[in-house]
Parts: sequence; structure tokens; C-alpha cells
Amino acid sequence: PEELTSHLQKCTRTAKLCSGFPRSVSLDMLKVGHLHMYCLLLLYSHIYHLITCSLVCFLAGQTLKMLVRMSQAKKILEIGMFTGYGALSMAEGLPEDGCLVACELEPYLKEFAQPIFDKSPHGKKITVKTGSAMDTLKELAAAGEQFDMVFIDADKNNYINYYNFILDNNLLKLRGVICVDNSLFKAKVYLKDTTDSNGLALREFNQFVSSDPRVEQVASLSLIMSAYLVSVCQSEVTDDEVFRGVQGRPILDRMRLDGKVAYVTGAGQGIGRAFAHALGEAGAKVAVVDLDKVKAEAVAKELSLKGIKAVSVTADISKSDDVQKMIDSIVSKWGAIHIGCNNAGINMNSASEDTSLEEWDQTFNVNLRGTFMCCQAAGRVMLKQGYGKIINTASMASLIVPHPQKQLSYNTSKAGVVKLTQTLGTEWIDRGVRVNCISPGIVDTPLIHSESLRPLVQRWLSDIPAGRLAQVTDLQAAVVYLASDASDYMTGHNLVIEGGQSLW
Ligand SMILES: C[S@@+](CC[C@H](N)C(=O)[O-])C[C@H]1O[C@@H](n2cnc3c(N)ncnc32)[C@H](O)[C@@H]1O
Repeated sequence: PEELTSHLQKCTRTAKLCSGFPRSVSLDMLKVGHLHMYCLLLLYSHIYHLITCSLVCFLAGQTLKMLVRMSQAKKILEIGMFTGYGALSMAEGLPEDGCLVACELEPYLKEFAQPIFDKSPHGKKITVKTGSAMDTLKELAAAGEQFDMVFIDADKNNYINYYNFILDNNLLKLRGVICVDNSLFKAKVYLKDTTDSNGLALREFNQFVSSDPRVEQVASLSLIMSAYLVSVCQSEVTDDEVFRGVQGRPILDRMRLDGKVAYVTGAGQGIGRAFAHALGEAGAKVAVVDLDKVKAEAVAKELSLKGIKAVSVTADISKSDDVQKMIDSIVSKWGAIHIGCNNAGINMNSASEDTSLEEWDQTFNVNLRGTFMCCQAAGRVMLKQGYGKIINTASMASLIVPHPQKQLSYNTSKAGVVKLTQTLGTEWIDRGVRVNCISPGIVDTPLIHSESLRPLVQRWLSDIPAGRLAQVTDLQAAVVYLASDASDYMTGHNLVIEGGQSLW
């Protein structure tokens, strides 16, 4: 507010309006609660005309800022900057990584505005291009620039040229808007016998816009500014879901998981922790499930720190009671389960001739029986909802026999996870539940740093075309994709992410 106050004072001075502007009044005072008091003061000081002009300037700026916020614009083009008051107001509405290009004919106005921009935390978003706006537009078009919003507010007789150039040269993004200021030009536009060249130019421009077949909608923005908004459609394109996005959502939006409820088992570390973060970052609420209470709580806390709604659940997924309790607790907390990541698993090594039934049973109890119980319990909820995404963690070991380590029960259990996935994936899809699995290659997790496995790393590397082990982060996009609506046609699939290892 301080920077804006001083800027406003300088602007009004430049506009020769400020002789009576009370310097002690801060913009904060202009907020609703103080507005009446402020206006009374102004009346008493007999300068209300001058102040009205200042207020118009302030309200116009606030209107522009609100428009930027509401449209979620990130890139703005302003044609005609003047003192930079409008530019700074719009910049305030932009996100941190937003930017505004301001075209201004007069270099002295850049000199005037730049120091004020430099003082504001939002000024760094503004780039001023001096010279003829049309030259700048050509430069921007040649560089392939595109804007979410264009504010036309320079020489009135050129409005029509700016408007056509912007549309003909793709400077406005799809779903972008053009904001046109001074469209009534002191009501001159309405005076039948006006000879005012600006009034006549704007009358012609308004008529052109109203009959332009590219225009989708025109909306009056603000009486204070006599501005209107124009949104355009591109009639020559194939206006289908490929062009506009499914339900109007472009591809990355279709991978968002906002409003979805997810759980991840084995999420206290490694792959599960990475899955929990990825799903949460994509917008889902996440139940972090692990046998180890402390680890589950720690990961849930990490998610909360990132603003993700998270809860920790302690469960041994090899026990049916624990599995049911886990599902019940999530449903009672969040009312649904949309995404189930059955990731918990164990790996033991022994030569097949020595594999004990204990090792076999333990591995199968977690990796296959446990995964089945989770699929079944979550699946029952999802089938009732008519919607669900189950993502099981299988392994590259479902395809090849990794060596030289010996892990019969692990390989066999993971092959079982793939068949479980294929069977459920085809059985449930007609009721809205998709079941897929991810088969990671050798992942760089604490598991492989055990004394017995560590010496094998060099050997594995020579088997991996990618030349490195997988990081848990290499798997994150896949889980988000499989959890999202973008993968709705995929079911019973085994998505292998192993740096090419299974191909050698
Ligand atoms: C109405 S003021 C802009 C006010 C500003 N948009 C705001 O909201 O604070 C018009 C500005 O357009 C500039 N201008 C006029 N003709 C121009 C041109 N051909 N190219 C670039 N700027 C031009 C003028 O120098 C003047 O500063």
C-alpha cells in the first residue's frame, strides 16, 4: 500500500490532478470501512472533483487487479502504459511467476514508472517496451509470445489495428480475454454529430467488435472505466475434445486428483512414500498406511507441511482385520476411497532348493494375499461408488528372473500380483473400477543397501540399458497417471518402468 500510495500521488501529479490530494491519506483508508468518512472529508475540503479523478484511478486499478485474479491470468500485455498505475495494479494480481509486458510510446514515462516498479515487490513482473506499440506487437508475435489477457488502452484510432493484429497473429491464448478501455470515451461515442476523432474511432471500433464473427462474448467490465471484455473463438478449427480438452480440461488438468481420496500401503518409506507425495501433490487427500506407526506418522507430517490433507494409519496388510479397519477408518474420515495403492511388499532371498515354507508363506502373505485383501476391501467400497482406481505394485521380477540373487518366492508372488491385477481389472471395469499395476526395475531404496545385496549393484548396472538404478521419483508420474481420469481406458495393465532392463 505504501508504494501504491506514493505511486498514486505521483500519477495524479503527472496528470495534473493532485493539487488538492491529501498526502496523508493512505490507500488502506480507502478500504470499504473508511470510504464514507473519506468522502465526507473530501466534500468538506471542496476538492471533490480532483479527488473523484484520483478515486477513479484507484478503483480502475483495483478492478483490473480483480480481473487478473479472477481470470487467473499469468501473462498480460498492456498497450499504453502511461504512469504505470494500471500496470502495477495488474501486476499485484499476478502470481509470483506471472509477467506483464507494457507497451509505451514515450520513453520518459518508462523513466518515471521504473523506479516505482523497482520499489514494489510486484514490479519485477513488469517489462516496459518503449516505442510504437505496433512495433512491439510485431516483435512479440515474431518471438511466438502469447498472453492470457490484453489490455488495450493507447491511441484510440489504432485500437482496431491492435485488436486485429493480436487476433491474426495468435498473441491471445485460447480462452484469453481482451480488455478495452475508454470504450465510451467521455460519451463522445454516443453523440451523433461528434467530430471528436477519438470518439469517432471508438464508435467505429465498437461496431467492428460487435459484428466480428470471431467474438464469442462481450461483457461490460466497469462503469468507472467504460471498459469491456472480449473473448474470442477460433471458428476455423475443429472444435472437439482434442482441441478443447476432455470436458474443457487440458491434459495436465486431467491428471489432477483434486477432491480424490487415496491410500498408499507401505508408505512409510521408499516407493510408497514417493507415491504418497505424488498423489498429494496432484491434489488428493492421502492416508499414509504402514506397519511402522512412527514412519507412517512422519510421512503424513511431511505431506501436511506441503499443505496436503493427510492421515497416518498403522496396519499390517497381511492381517484381514487390519485391512478392513484401514478401509473403514478412511471411509469414516473422508467418506470415500477413490485411489488405492497397494504397495506394501517384502523381499527375501534364498536358493530355491533351500527356500523354507516359512519364507514362501511370509512373502505370499504380504505380497499376494495381502494385496488381494486390500484390493477386495477397497474394491467393495469402489464398486459401491461406481468409481475407483487401484494401483498395485508388482515388479520387473514378474517378467524376468532377476539375477544373480535368488528370490523364488518374491518373483512368483509378484507374477501373481500381475495376474491378480489383470483378473480384477477386467472383472470390475464395467462397474467403474480400474485395476492396474506398476512394475519397477531395481529401485535405489534402503532395501538394496543390505549387506547381501550391495555387492550386486555393479552387476545389475551392466544389465540396465539406462545405466542407472531407478529412483523412487522415476515412478511418481506413473502412479498419478494411473490414479487420474486420463488413464480411464487402461485396465489390467502392467506398466513396466525398469530403464529397459527386461529387454536385455
Ligand atoms: C490512457 S494512457 C494508459 C493508461 C494505463 N493503461 C493505465 O491504466 O495506467 C495511454 C498511453 O498510451 C500511450 N500511447 C499512445 N500512443 C501509443 C502508441 N502508438 N504506442 C504505444 N503507446 C502509445 C500514451 O503515451 C499514454 O501513455
